[in-house]
Amino acid sequence: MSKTAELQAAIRDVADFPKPGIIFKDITPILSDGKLFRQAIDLLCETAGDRKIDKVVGIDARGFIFAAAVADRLGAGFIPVRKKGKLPWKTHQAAYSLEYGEAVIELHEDAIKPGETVLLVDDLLATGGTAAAAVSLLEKLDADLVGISFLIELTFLHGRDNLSQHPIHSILSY
Ligand SMILES: O=P(O)(O)OC[C@H]1O[C@H](OP(=O)(O)OP(=O)(O)O)[C@H](O)[C@@H]1O
Ligand SMILES: Nc1ncnc2[nH]cnc12
Repeated sequence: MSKTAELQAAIRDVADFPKPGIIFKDITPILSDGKLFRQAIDLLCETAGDRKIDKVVGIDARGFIFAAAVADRLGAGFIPVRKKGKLPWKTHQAAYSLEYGEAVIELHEDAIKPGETVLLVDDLLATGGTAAAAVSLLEKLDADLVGISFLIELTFLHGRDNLSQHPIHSILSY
């Protein structure tokens, strides 16, 4: 089996979570398997290509798991985009809708210097609402967004259309 097929086989579909009608992609079987977790990080790191990445940005909460590991591997800093009310310093905020709700995310105003190269990493692209909100925060800091990388993309929700001005990579597609 290929690396991606092994990862895909491990993902568990949970019907009607967290709301009726949603089929939730449960990544915990990947996280709990040392070989699969490393494969996922390997493949996400490859999406950076040859670019030197200054900062890897991860989105609260599942995004942190992958983004922090990618940052360590690339020798980059890690920057958290957090749900509202969790970051202690001055922040920029963005409200957004996602597949099963709405929320507000925040980024520290001084998290990234203008022109620093950034790779945005999250576990899953659904409608793209979350990632688009994160991109709007990075634009406020004049970050050089090199790419947006996801472990999973739900292509039938067309989230890419919300992010079309940046290179998008996904490892597994549904
Ligand atoms: O493309 P979208 O429709 O915006 O959905 C994708 C987002 O939804 C999930 O986050 P969630 O808000 O459930 O947070 P969690 O990581 O804390 O579970 C997932 O981790 C993405 O960030
Ligand atoms: N279907 C889904 N499964 C897991 N995480 C998600 N985030 C948004 N939609 C999701």
